[in-house]
Amino acid sequence: AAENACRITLGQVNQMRPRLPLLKILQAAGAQGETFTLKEVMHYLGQYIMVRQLYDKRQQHMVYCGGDQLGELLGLESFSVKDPSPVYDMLKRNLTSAAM
Ligand SMILES: C[C@@H](c1ccc(Cl)cc1)n1cnc(-c2ccccc2)c1-c1c(C(=O)NCCN2CCN(C3CCCCC3)CC2)[nH]c2cc(Cl)ccc12
Repeated sequence: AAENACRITLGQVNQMRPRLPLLKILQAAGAQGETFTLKEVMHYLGQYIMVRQLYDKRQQHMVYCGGDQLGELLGLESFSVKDPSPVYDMLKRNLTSAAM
């Protein structure tokens, strides 16, 4: 009923909980905690790629993740940052809503 409807704030509704393999990658990039917004997940994945030097120094839109945990999660040896679809597919498999 309306009087005991649970109240969640806007901030809570977009928190996502990564599955363990993705959480470990985010933590390797400096993430704290267990729930993140999609923006935070993308930020930490970008940091991870930078820190692990997975991008090509000359063709900086190319990411070579074969042999890295990121490549395991994506199921790819490499991808271009210009085509985010494989990353979104991986996130669909590895993020669950943390609301409530
Ligand atoms: C638009 C955005 C993006 C975001 C999501 C997706 Cl699915 C594709 C693309 N993007 C554009 N280039 C990159 C990028 C390129 C090489 C190395 C690291 C990041 C990113 C990525 C960011 C990010 O948070 N980007 C902030 C600004 N970036 C500019 C590029 N900068 C580096 C480029 C290489 C040379 C050093 C600077 C780092 C900051 N997060 C990502 C996570 C993944 Cl799984 C893949 C790529 C990125």
